[in-house]
Amino acid sequence: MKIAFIGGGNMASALISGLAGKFTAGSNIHVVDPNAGALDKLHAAHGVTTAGTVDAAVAASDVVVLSVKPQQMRDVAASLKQHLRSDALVLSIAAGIRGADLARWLGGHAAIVRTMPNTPALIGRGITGMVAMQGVSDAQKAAADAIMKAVGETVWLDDEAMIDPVTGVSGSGPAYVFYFLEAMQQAAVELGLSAEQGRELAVATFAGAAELAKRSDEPLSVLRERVTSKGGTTYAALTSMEQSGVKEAVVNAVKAASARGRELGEELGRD
Ligand SMILES: NC(=O)C1=CN([C@@H]2O[C@H](COP(=O)(O)OP(=O)(O)OC[C@H]3O[C@@H](n4cnc5c(N)ncnc54)[C@H](O)[C@@H]3O)[C@@H](O)[C@H]2O)C=CC1
Ligand SMILES: O=C(O)[C@@H]1CCC=N1
Repeated sequence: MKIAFIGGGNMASALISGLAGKFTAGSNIHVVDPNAGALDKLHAAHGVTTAGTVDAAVAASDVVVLSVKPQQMRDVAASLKQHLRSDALVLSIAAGIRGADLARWLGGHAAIVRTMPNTPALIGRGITGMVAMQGVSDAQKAAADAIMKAVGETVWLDDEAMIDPVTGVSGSGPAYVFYFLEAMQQAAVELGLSAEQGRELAVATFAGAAELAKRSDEPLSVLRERVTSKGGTTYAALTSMEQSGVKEAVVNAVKAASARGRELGEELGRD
């Protein structure tokens, strides 16, 4: 399977790192990006072929992954249109951009799967929300699933509108985790531990707790309660969080990301 990426930035690099040499040879992956430095790095790391603009290698690809910023998608689609094989599967990873708009910009191309991956794909631990537009064959759907499963888990959605909530939870989610880790590290330092110790303790705690939750069937609240002795230290921390409105702030933040995804689609889809 020949896969072309249009856009070789952060998210594309994470996907390529997970795919090259595992799902397919690096030489089966072609990356188009005007940024020569980014292309050199990807070529050196994974042996992918590269180009500064859409070329014959894109036209020869079975799958074309659109991995530019949402704001660049319309122009990129216009430049891609005449090179795209009619039976090629287009995978969009862009936040917001609606399948119908993309299909129109691509001159009525039918086989489009919208996806929302996340950066832990870099280490094969991503999770991708996916929705197939009408016109995607079962074989293409299976190919899209296999590509994203090569870098983690996949969750298929029936309703395209649900890709915005997925963006809010898991697409943007790694940033919330890093933000929380930064806060835990800061607290560790303020309490006298070193920055390295704070990072090690916070990261191991997050990873361990997340893995515990993943392996457990119990409600998250039960896992939380098991750490929380009456009148103890965790209770003091959670009471402080409740008083500061941490849960509400997190819920609002995820909703803000989801709303921004919907808004981007509306904004950028307008003619
Ligand atoms: N970074 C993340 O965690 C996630 C990003 N996404 C989506 O992935 C897409 C890319 O985001 P990032 O990788 O973070 O951005 P980025 O800015 O790192 O990468 C975009 C790349 O596109 C290139 N580019 C610009 N114009 C181009 C053109 N005409 N043809 C080819 N390449 C061109 C840029 O040089 C850059 O390397 C966005 O649509 C975003 O919504 C989705 C899920 C997670
Ligand atoms: O911040 C963004 O818009 C992209 C989409 C999900 C993660 N990063």
